[in-house]
Formats: sequence, C-alpha cells, structure tokens
Amino acid sequence: MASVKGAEVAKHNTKDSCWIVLDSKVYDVTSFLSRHPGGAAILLKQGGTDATNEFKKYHPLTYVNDLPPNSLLGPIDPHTFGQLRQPKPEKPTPAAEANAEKEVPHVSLCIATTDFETAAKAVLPHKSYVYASTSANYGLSHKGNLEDWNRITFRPRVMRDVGKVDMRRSILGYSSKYPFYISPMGTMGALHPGAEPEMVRGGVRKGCHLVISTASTKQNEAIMESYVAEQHRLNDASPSKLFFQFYMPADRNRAIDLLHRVKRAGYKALWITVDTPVLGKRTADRVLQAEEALAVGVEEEPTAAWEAGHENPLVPSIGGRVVGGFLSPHTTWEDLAWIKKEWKGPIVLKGIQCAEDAKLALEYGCAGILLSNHGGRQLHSAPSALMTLLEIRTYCPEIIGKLEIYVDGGLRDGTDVLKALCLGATAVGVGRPFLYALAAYGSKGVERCVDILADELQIGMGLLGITSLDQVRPEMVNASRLLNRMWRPEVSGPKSRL
Ligand code: HEM
Ligand SMILES: Cc1cc2nc3c(=O)[nH]c(=O)nc-3n(C[C@H](O)[C@H](O)[C@H](O)COP(=O)(O)O)c2cc1C
Repeated sequence: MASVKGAEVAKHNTKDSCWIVLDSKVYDVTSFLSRHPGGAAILLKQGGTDATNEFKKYHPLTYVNDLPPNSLLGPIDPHTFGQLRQPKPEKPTPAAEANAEKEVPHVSLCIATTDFETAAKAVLPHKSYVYASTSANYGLSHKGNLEDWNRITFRPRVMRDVGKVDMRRSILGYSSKYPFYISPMGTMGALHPGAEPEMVRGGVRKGCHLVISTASTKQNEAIMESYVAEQHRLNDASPSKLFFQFYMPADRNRAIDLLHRVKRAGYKALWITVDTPVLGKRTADRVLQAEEALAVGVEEEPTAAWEAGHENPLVPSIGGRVVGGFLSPHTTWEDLAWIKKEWKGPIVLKGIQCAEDAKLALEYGCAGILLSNHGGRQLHSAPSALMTLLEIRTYCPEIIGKLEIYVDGGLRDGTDVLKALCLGATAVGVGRPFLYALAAYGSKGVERCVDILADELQIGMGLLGITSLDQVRPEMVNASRLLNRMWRPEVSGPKSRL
C-alpha cells in the first residue's frame, strides 16, 4: 500500500471527508462518523491529525479492526508528520483553569476520601471530570446513595479490649485485607494515562481486590499482565485478586469468546452487570456532547436516535450512546445457564435492586449478588444498596449466608463499611473516590485512598467495641430511619415473606 503524505491527510477534516492517523496508519473515518459510539464530534475534532494519543486514552488499539472495511488508506509517510493538522488542546475545567499555576496538594494532605474529588477536578479536562462525576437524570439516585449511609447510626459497646483490630474479610473465598474492594469503572484512560494498570498497581500494593470493567481502556489481558508484574515485584505477597465485570455483548459468539479470554487470563470470578439493559440518561454527558457537536457544526447529527435505538445493543459506558454489538438489552435470567456453562466459575450479579431478584439470584445458583444502582448512573430514583439490603433482611432473610452480598454506591468513609457489614453484607465496593485518587495522583493516590478507608474502619471498629469482623451484629446499628422508608407490600394482613 502506498504511503500517504501528512499534507494530504491534513486537508480531510470535515464531516464530508474525515481522515485520521492512528499508529502511523491513515484511516478514512467519514462513513464511521455517525456510527462512532463516542460521537462524531470527537472524531471530527481529530480530522487531519495524528489521533493516536487521544485514541489510546479511550480504546485499545485493536478497536481499529471495528472500522468499516476499506477504511485503511495506507501508512503515513514518516517524514511528513509535521504537515498534519494540530488539534486544539482540550478545555480544562473552570477549577483546573483557576488552578493552572498551582500544583495539586501533596497526596498526604488528602485526609478524607472526598479530598480526591477536589484534587481531580483541579487537574482533569472538563470532559473527563464530567464522565466520572455524572449521574442519571437530575441526580436523585446518586444523592440517595450518599444520604442513606447517613441515615444509619451505630449502637457502640464500651469497655471492651480493642487494642488489636483485624479487618480481614474473605471475598468469594479469597482473603482480602479489607472488607471493601475497588469497583469496576470503564475507560480509566480518560482519567490517567496509566489507565487500569495504574489502578491495579495501587490496589495490589495494598492487598485490595479489584473488579475490572469490560469497558476498560486497556484489554483485559494487558490489565492482568500489569497485575502479574506487580505481584512479581512484591514476590507474590499481595492477597489482592482480580475479578471481571461482564457487560454481555449482544452477539453470543462474541460473548462466549470474551468469557473464554477472561477465564484464560486468570480472572477469579465473573460479575455480570444486570442494571444496564439500556444506558441511563447521563445528563452532564449529554450537555457536553450537545455542546461539542454544535462546536464542530454537526448539530443535525441524529444523536437522539443513537441513544434510543431499539435494534442496536447499548454500551453502558461513558457518553450515553448506542454501541453496536456491545451489550444486549435482551438478556434474561435464562441466559445464566449458558453463561455458567461457558464460564465455569463463580458468578456475582451486579445491580440487584429488590428482594425478589435477590431470591432469584440464589435460585439460579449465583455465588453472590451486588446490591447497587450503578453509582446512581442508571435508573432515576433507584433504591440505595442499603435500602435493598434492608428489604432482603425483612422479606427473604433466609438467603443471607447462602450467597455473598455486596453493596456499593456513595460510600465515602471507612467507618460506614461497618454499617453494611452489621446488616449482613460481605463487603462494600468503592467507585468514584478511587477514580478521583487515580486521576490526581496515579497509583500513589489509589494506595492513599485504601489507607484512608482502612484507617477510618480501624478506628470505627475500636469505637464500636469490636476487634474482628466476625463480631458485627445487626443490633450494633440503628437503621430505624431507613426501615421507616422501606417498601411494604400493598396487601393487608401479615406478609413477612415474598
Ligand atoms: C477509529 C476507530 C474507533 C472505534 C472503532 C471506536 C469505538 C468506540 C466504542 C465502541 C466506544 C464506546 C465504548 C467504549 O467506551 O469503549 C467509543 C467511545 C468513545 N470513543 Fe471511540 N472509537 C474509535 C475512534 C476514536 C477516536 C479516534 C477517539 C478520540 C480521538 C475516540 C474517542 C472516544 C470517546 C471519548 C468515547 C467515549 C464516549 C464519549 O465520551 O462520548 N474514539 N468508541
Ligand atoms: C466513571 C464510572 C464508570 C463506571 N463504569 C462501570 C462499568 O464499566 N461497569 C460497571 O458495572 N459499573 C460501572 N460503574 C459503576 C461502579 O462499578 C459502581 O457501581 C459505582 O461507581 C459505585 O458508586 P460510587 O462511585 O458512588 O462509589 C462506573 C461508575 C463510574 C463512576
């Protein structure tokens, strides 16, 4: 294939003809513009440029194989890189602009997990901060997550010897140094150039388990390699394990292929996300997309149709657009049979939001459930994980102890982990605080975030009067305020079971 000159590439930067360079090869992406799940605007901005670095923030290089056939025009003439268009630098957040001259505070000045958000906001491009912080509709589910932790108080016991406190917990049979883990979050490359491997390094150094997202910037094999390399550096001393979060591709063969790859790579359990048959309305993302599209003159782009498409499956990652082939809205409980057959390992359902589905998960042989509303990014006015946990205690307590119960959403203080554990949870997932810590400080921030949560937890255990997590009991918390708001069946008469 003949090489293409940079000056020629530079001319093609409109929606009628858009060429980009990726990994020293020139692609014509014109016909792909309206189909790009991340939107046409982001590609148009790169028209006529070398988009490799920008691309790598979001995608593994193998994504180029998903371009329509004949998109590849040839290698770029290596002497002509200088003739390419230069893209405009990304807009920083207003906070980042105001802080342009300042450095982020030293990591040791982060004392609470919420400090990471301030630091991240000051360094991140606006788009990346929006991606991490966005929530569904006008934010009620996310707000509810944060508030419900505050609606439970402790009933501490005093004068017990709490000189030595043990925070260890087993998660799916794998010992963890803490009763919390790092939640799966997609596209970490938008937050830090080291992406998921950087997060993994921090988690492994601290002995914390991580769940890795299907929508990761890096391929699952590369992420596992970073885990193995870090373990190697530590002489395999870290108890940390990697689990895999599964967004089921619509195409069965593609789904099976992914399961096999994940298994081969060495992930210990499959966490299937079930709260995302369609992508929630990510309001802040949509505002940004609309602004970007207007800025490059593609306001006539059929964005709404991409978002509402019925035939196309959706990717519940960032941006809120339809992604052909990435997720099936048609998934049902019956699919668990073939998934189990192909996976041959423990399965956790991520995104259970009522007692009935918790019971079903046990009936279908799941090893665990994660009570979650996806960090308030999916259904508007969804129940918090704590509320669902209370429903389970009230309507199907018999399932507690028969499968592992995880909760996530809005946890910002290590002491709060104890509330969930007292009510029967196995462990708690923590999302955004780790993402912000990664954005501002890389793996050092991730380590610091683990330390902050662990410190708070340790102090909390001592003040609650316990020395190990086997000692947590429901009577150690007062959950009456939440119980008062809990769903009750509308039938009259005694009905204590569903
Ligand atoms: C060239 C072939 C490309 C393919 C096949 C492709 C594919 C995809 C897919 C499948 C998604 C949604 C799922 C995910 O987040 O993993 C996506 C989202 C996204 N892509 Fe691409 N992409 C391509 C090029 C690019 C380039 C060149 C850029 C940036 C320069 C880019 C930036 C983004 C962004 C920012 C999103 C997130 C959505 C948003 O924030 O609106 N992509 N792309
Ligand atoms: C930026 C971001 C990306 C996420 N990506 C995924 C994902 O790819 N798969 C998934 O199952 N959950 C995803 N989640 C949800 C988290 O796994 C988790 O349920 C949630 O973040 C917990 O709430 P918290 O952020 O308030 O701690 C994402 C959350 C955020 C904030």
